[in-house]
Amino acid sequence: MKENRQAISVAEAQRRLEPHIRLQPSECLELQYAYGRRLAEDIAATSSMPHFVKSGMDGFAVKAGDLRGASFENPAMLEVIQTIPCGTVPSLPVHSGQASRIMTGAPLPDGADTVVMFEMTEDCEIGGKPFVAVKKEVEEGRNVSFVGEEIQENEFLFGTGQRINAGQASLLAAFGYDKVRVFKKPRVAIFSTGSELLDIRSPLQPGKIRDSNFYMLSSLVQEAGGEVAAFAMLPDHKEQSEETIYRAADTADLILTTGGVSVGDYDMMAEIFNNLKGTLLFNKIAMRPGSVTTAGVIQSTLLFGLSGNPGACFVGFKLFVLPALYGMLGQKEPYPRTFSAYLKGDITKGNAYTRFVRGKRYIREGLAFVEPVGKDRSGVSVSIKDSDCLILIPPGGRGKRDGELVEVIPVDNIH
Ligand SMILES: Nc1nc2c(c(=O)[nH]1)N[C@H]1C(S)=C(S)[C@@H](COP(=O)(O)OP(=O)(O)OC[C@H]3O[C@@H](n4cnc5c(N)ncnc54)[C@H](O)[C@@H]3O)O[C@H]1N2
Ligand code: MOO
Ligand SMILES: [Mg+2]
Repeated sequence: MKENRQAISVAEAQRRLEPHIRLQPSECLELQYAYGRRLAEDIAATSSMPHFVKSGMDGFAVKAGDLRGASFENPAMLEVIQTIPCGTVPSLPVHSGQASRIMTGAPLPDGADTVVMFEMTEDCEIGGKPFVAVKKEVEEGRNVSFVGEEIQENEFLFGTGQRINAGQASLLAAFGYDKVRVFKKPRVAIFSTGSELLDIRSPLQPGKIRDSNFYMLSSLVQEAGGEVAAFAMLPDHKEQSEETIYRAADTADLILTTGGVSVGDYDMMAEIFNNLKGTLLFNKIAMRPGSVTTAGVIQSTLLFGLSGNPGACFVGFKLFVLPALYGMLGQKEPYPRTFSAYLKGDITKGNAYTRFVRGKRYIREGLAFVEPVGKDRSGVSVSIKDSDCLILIPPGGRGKRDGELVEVIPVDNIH
């Protein structure tokens, strides 16, 4: 009987999912096409960075000792023996009383230990030879980058599961990783269920709505690093839908359905889960919205039955599907992390279940605040686009009041 479902906590539901989250197979990609993907290998530095002693400024490579006592009135006079452009190797060592013009990023010549910026010097000539007047003392090592200052050769850089963002791409390139091994995108099959659903191209008809959850879920899947491998709208017809869903398990890495998981007469997903040829993990969670979020496993493929109500579908995805996808992509701690913020306004509606209220976060005078975006009902779609976080309201009690600290989960729809 679907009415007798056992509600479990969010944490317990996540715990039950864990053993069924399997790592994706991997593939090799050119770094250029690997943005946003997750590494399927550990990466170490193939050399020290920098791998030669280099200048950090355009100026003169000198021995700091030669500048001792230098001042505006009494500058140190050094003979300029060479110019060192970037990408070359200096031909002469710098001896005491000498300097070399050097460009930012060029290798420091032997004997030099310091670079004086051009702005602190004046070019001159003594006996027909080029000299430089340095008008200030500079401490040894100034404007010089030493070998391994950033990273030592063989140092660990990134572990499996690390997302390749701009900073990672830069280092991978610097260390010559032209190709990287990344996890294959999870192939996700999405089925929208309900006889009220119209194709996006259809004009509205009485009693019917366009299927918007598919496009929401497809966006969320892609945002999470997956790809949509199959899609169908399924009418509330159990046998036919069951067959389509089971067939998807042959090819998809993850299956999502939306709608039909509650207790309505035509909620056929609930029926399918009740008689699942596989393992039912949970079918009721002590949370709002999304209390009817259901999950199971068929042929070792995770199957999520998300609510049809858009707000509940969204929360179910963020709390359970997203961590599953992240886990499949090797992320070590895939579950959403919370931060604390001061609540702006009251959320007084109590509930026996944990509530996840759509909110918008902002910083004021260095403090984090969060404000409900309003229109928070499970069936309301219009406020999802306005929210960038979920405000967690613990069960029981009297809700939370203006100025109280609340826990917040970022969901980043906007930024
Ligand atoms: N007697 C009870 N009724 C309901 C309960 C309950 O506990 N007892 N729970 C309510 C809650 S809370 C939720 S959430 C919904 C869950 O409903 P289902 O998951 O079974 O979804 P449906 O009945 O199929 O549809 C609900 C709602 O969402 C619209 N919908 C469905 N699919 C889509 C789609 N792809 N795109 C846009 N909108 C969609 C659908 O038309 C309905 O309006 O149950 C409550 N009822
Ligand atoms: O299960 Mo409903 O999604 O609580 O709003
Ligand atoms: Mg229903």
